[in-house]
Amino acid sequence: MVTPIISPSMLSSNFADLSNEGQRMIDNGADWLHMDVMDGHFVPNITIGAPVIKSFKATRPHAFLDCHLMVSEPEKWVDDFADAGADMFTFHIEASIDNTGLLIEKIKKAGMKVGIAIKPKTPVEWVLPYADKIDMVLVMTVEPGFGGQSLIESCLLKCKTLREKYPNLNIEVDGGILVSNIDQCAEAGANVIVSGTVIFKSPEPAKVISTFKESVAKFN
Ligand SMILES: O=C(CO)[C@H](O)[C@H](O)COP(=O)(O)O
Repeated sequence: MVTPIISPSMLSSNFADLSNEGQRMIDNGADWLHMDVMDGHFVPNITIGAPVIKSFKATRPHAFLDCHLMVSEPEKWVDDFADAGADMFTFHIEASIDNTGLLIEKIKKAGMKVGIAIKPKTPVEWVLPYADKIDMVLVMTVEPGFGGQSLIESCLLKCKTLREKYPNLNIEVDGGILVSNIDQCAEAGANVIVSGTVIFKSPEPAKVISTFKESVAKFN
């Protein structure tokens, strides 16, 4: 049994007004806020780092910050993100293949929840040895780096495998999630939904968020 969690991707927000944009999402029913951290090396784009997370948290202390680190050497940033007030630290297994176990322990010790993300071409088997030691697996449904891409349907098979093996695990999907494909994601076992373009562009974000939540509740 898992809880539906909607985590709007702040990548699609107006960065000049990040704090108010985050509050607007919470007022519209968001459970978490998804903070996309990109370093221009692991992915071909640069966004925000720990100082922005820290400023955000200072203005919105009750917001749950679901930080997705699309960075090389994620272990370098654990202390900074813990100090900044990150609630979830999700790193990519492709960037931590030699030290995954140690990194999980380091994140836990720093007081954050732990997520592991996998890119579309990474087999789900890579994450299985760690799935019962962490709080969430993030199955990327687009190549990380940019919002507004189309969902790669084959990635949902990974959600199916994970849900069959781990009925209580948080499984997050991120990239190209729409009202028209949310049922497919939820049926595959995803319960944490990241969506940027669709929620931020909608004149009625509360409606989109509640549609996503109802779909997850229907299938999980
Ligand atoms: O991690 C991301 C890109 O790397 C974004 O969170 C993701 O693409 C969500 O945006 P959209 O809903 O527009 O696809």
